[in-house]
Order: sequence, then structure tokens, then C-alpha cells
Amino acid sequence: MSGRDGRVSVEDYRKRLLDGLMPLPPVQLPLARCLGLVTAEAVTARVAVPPFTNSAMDGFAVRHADVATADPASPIALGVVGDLAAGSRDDPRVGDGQAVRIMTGAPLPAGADAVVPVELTDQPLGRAGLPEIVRITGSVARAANIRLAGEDVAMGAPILPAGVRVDATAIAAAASAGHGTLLVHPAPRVAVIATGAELVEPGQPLDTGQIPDSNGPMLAGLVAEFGAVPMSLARCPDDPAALDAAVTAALDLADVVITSGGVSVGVRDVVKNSAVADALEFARVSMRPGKPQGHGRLTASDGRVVSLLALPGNPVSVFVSWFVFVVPVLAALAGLDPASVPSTGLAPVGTGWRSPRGFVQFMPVMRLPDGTVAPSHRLGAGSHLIASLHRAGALAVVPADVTEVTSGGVVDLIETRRGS
Ligand SMILES: Nc1nc2c(c(=O)[nH]1)N[C@H]1C(S)=C(S)[C@@H](COP(=O)(O)OP(=O)(O)OC[C@H]3O[C@@H](n4cnc5c(N)ncnc54)[C@H](O)[C@@H]3O)O[C@H]1N2
Ligand code: MOO
Repeated sequence: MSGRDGRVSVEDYRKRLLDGLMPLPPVQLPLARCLGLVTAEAVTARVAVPPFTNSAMDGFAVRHADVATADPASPIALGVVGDLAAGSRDDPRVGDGQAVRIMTGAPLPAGADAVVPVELTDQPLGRAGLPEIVRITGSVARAANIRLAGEDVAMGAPILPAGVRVDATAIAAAASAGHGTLLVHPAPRVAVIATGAELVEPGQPLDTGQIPDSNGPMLAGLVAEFGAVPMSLARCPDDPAALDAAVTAALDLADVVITSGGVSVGVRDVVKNSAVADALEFARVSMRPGKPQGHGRLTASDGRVVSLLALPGNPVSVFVSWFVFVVPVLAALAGLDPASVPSTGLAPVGTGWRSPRGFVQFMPVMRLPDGTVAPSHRLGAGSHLIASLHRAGALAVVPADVTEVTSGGVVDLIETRRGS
């Protein structure tokens, strides 16, 4: 199914990829397996946080009225009637003229309405026997050093909305509010197929016309960097039957299949010449690099619908296509709003460059010490410049009607570096 592919804008092509794409069916997972996944329902507190009123200090639980006038010159002596450690189930009562020794996090005993830190008593800091009498050498306000039950979050109050990525603090919130599991969308599983008769395993000697496969390892790395699950990495010669077999195998493993190469107008462009192509739509997207693209939805043997994204072969085109098309697809499957990705920004331009009219240009740029950006390679946006791409921390996005990016102006960015 080759022939003339329709010309389409970046925005319209992205819409086609996302049209009707639903999040993966949610699963209930233990908290330890939820990191990076997206909540599939709103989470409310099963228990109040804190679950009971407790002490914020190591010291003595007292009646405020008893110690209101205490100071170093006229300490107030109280009888110690109990000793509460965190986790203690004892239930002493503080009466007039009495105190209970208490540790941070222990439940406030009945009758007490303030906690005096040990520093404002005659007791030694750290390990010490329980005294019969404590002398309070300074006053504290009523309710001082007390953390009220539910003052962080009341029972039944919202903890996490649906549709947010679970990070470490979200896990802590859910745990503290009584949850051991969360209903989340699983991470999309991704299979990668690099096509091209010229490709050899990285590190192997090169015969005439051969190049190392860099797209395959890069895509597998991006899959992992973006919290999806790399399932398989296949390399496929320019043989349509081999590609069809590789895609059939990938469909059974993955929620998304990504191919690189073989989507242009060459006589051997393998993706276009395969039987799989009958289920794909090919387009020339008004962007540079990344112009030739293909996509479709295929059915795995178990009936699941799997998105296939057929990216062009040029390595920088693959990298650009990842951010512009694959990241929103993965976000939609993961349960996120695809419009919220990739992360973007603005930067002043240090060194300007030219951009082709009629195409959105994605220029790999690096940040200079003065905070401005400049192309990360002297040859600019060449789609084959893979060995220098790691120097770029972002892609500058130049609108289709702009032909010159000038030093001193500003430019939109897609941030491409993660975890730093
Ligand atoms: N007559 C035309 N020729 C080309 C056009 C066009 O419009 N008319 N478009 C060019 C553009 S733009 C791109 S992008 C490429 C896309 O072509 P394919 O998707 O068919 O990709 P291939 O031909 O298979 O490979 C292109 C290039 O990338 C290298 N490559 C491929 N796979 C890998 C890999 N896994 N690791 C490293 N490098 C890879 C490959 O050797 C080629 O150099 O078409 C242009 N041509
Ligand atoms: O669109 Mo191609 O991806 O410019 O190199």
C-alpha cells in the first residue's frame, strides 16, 4: 500500500493517533508497584491522618492550667503518673498537678491539653529512668505540641484525584490514609522493531554498507525512561514477510508496537510493502525531521487492540517522533491527558538558525552557560546526526511560518532530558 501519502499538519496527525484511544483497563496493585502509574479512580482517606491525637515532642503531657506560670526561677512540680511511648496502648489519665511522660507520636493521654518538651523540665535529654516528680521550668501555650486527629486529612477526605501519576509522595499519602493498594492503569508494554537490511548489532564489525542499529536501542531506552515497559527489541531485514512475522509476534506481547524505517518512498521500504501496511495509514507530516509517518490499530490473537506507530528510519526523526507522537499515545494509554505531554518550556535564543517554510522544525538544542539555547550540532537539524544528539537537552519547536530563528528572540522547547 504505497503511493502518494496525504500531507497533514503535526496537530492533525497527533489527533488521528489519539482518536478514540482509551486508557488500558485498570488493575488493583500493591503500593510498591504503583510508582509511575496513573490513578484510575479518586482516592479518599480510609483513616484520619493522623489517626489519633498525639504528641509532637518528647516531653510531658500536662494540664495547661497547671504550668501556665512556670519559669526557671519558679518551676512547677508535677507528679508523674505514666509513661507513653509511640505505639503504646496504655491509657493513663492526667489529673490536677499530674503529668505523663510522653514520646513524639504517642497518643495524648486523657486530661492533658498541652505537651511540655523535655528541654523545659529538670529531666535529662535522652535515655533516663521515669521520675516520680518532674519540675516544669517553662510555660507552653494551651494545645502546644499536640497534633490533632485528622488535622492533616479527615477520614473520607480526598487524597488523590483520578488521572494523576503516582510519585513517592502520593504513595506516602495513600499509605498514611489507610491504603495498601491502588486502582491504577498499568504501564503500556511496548515492542520495538528496527527495520533495515543495513543494520547490525551494535559493537559488531561493519561490512560494506552496514551501520550499527542505533534506533532500536534508543527506542528501548526511551520506553524505559518514560515509564513504559520494553517488551522486545527485534531487528528485521527489508523483507516484508519477516516484518509481518515480527509484527505478529510483537502484537501478542505489547500494547504498542513501534517500527523504525521503511516508510518513505524507496522501492524497498519494508513497512509499506508488508501485509501489515493494509491496516496502516501513511502520511507526510508537515514537520522536519520526521515527515514520513504511518500508524494503525491492529488486533492481537487474544482480541486486544494494539497501536502500531511506524516511524521513519532517520535516527533524529525517530527521536523527534518519540516526543511528538509516541509520548502522547503512551500517556493516553497510561491514563494521563495526552495534551499534558511532553513537557515544554520557553528559552532565549543564543545562536540563531534557519527553518524551512511550511514545516514545523524540531531543532535539537543545548543550553549555553548564559541560559540561552543553540543548535547542538553545527549542521543543525540533520536527521542523521545521531552521535551528537545526546548533547541536546531539548528540541526547539519552530512554527511552520517562521523561516529564521534569531539570536535574542525566544523559542518554544520540548524538554527531552529526564531525571536530571
Ligand atoms: N525521494 C525521497 N526520499 C526520501 C524522502 C522523500 O520525501 N523523498 N524522505 C526522506 C526522509 S525525510 C526520511 S525521514 C527518510 C525516511 O525513510 P524511511 O522511513 O524509509 O527510513 P529508511 O530509508 O529505512 O532509513 C532512513 C535512514 O535511517 C537509517 N536508519 C534506519 N534504521 C536505522 C536504525 N535502526 N539505526 C540507525 N540508522 C537507521 C538508514 O540507514 C537511512 O540512512 O527518507 C528520506 N528519503
Ligand atoms: O523527515 Mo526526515 O525525518 O526529515 O529526516
